[in-house]
Amino acid sequence: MKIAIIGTGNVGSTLAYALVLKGVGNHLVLANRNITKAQGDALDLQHTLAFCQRPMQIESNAIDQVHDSDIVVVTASVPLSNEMSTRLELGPANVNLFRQLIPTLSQQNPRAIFIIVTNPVDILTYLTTQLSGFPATRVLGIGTLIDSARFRALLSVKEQIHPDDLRAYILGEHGPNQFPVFSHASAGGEQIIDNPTHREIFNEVSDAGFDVYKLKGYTNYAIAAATCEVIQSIVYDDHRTMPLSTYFDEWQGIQDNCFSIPVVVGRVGIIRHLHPDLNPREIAALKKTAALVKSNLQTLL
Ligand SMILES: NC(=O)c1ccc[n+]([C@@H]2O[C@H](COP(=O)([O-])OP(=O)(O)OC[C@H]3O[C@@H](n4cnc5c(N)ncnc54)[C@H](O)[C@@H]3O)[C@@H](O)[C@H]2O)c1
Repeated sequence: MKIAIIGTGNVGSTLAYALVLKGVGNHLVLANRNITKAQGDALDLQHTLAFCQRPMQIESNAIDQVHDSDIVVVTASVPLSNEMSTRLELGPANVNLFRQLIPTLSQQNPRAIFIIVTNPVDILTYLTTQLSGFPATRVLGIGTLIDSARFRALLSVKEQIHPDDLRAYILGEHGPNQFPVFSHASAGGEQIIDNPTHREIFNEVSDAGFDVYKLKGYTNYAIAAATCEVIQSIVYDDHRTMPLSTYFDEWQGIQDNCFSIPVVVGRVGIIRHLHPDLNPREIAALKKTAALVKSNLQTLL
């Protein structure tokens, strides 16, 4: 299984390291605008293989030379500025970048499943679906998967339960208008109720990416682990359920939009959408996030 990572900055190179350590896929291609950085990462990772259980072909290439991949992960992005306060600020420049990159990448990797990490991820997942002409089942954005993982990590500390045993989704925009689905949040069959303590934890999660960003200037470990989880579910056809950003014609009464909803992921990409029965507060939040993403799509595209 050939996996190409487009953009080997903080996120791309950490993802490559995670894939190599876990032995996910057997052919890894690193591509970057600055090819020497991709070459350096590829060489370093080849040396890492001596400590890994599975063999892997690791190479570097120019972005426009990447071809016939099974999975293409896009992390290429204009630089994050110190003054950035919302992910949308990356929108205009990254929309231009994707308009340059995606037509060639999709033409040269016609069977690939695209995984979008670059922000603003909902807008760029929508744009990639449009530019590639691929079915929406083959264009996945790492939207609120990362927020849901942070939510479970913080809830785990409060509840003293392993995060993997917590069922708790955050859906909607990967940004300030995401919302928690408390009506279906549970551990061991017991509901994690919508109370002020759990709301407080959700509020912390909404800002968590920026908290890390303020401290070290970027985020890389959790996003790389989240992306690795999606790739594993594709490579091993795991049929894992997770919230991912995806274009949809209709979901829970919302039409023609792109943000995170719960989906099942396997070898073909998105196998199906799931439809939780949301309560009135969650339905209101869903409508708000949908209107906001739609308006951002109209402004940026
Ligand atoms: N979806 C999420 O949850 C999530 C989490 C973390 C980061 N991100 C996003 O991922 C992206 C990457 O973050 P990072 O910290 O790795 O950034 P980075 O600056 O370290 O890496 C960006 C990479 O893009 C490449 N690049 C820049 N301009 C380019 C161009 N014109 N053509 C081709 N390549 C180009 C750079 O060479 C670099 O390798 C950002 O948009 C960031 O906001 C998303």
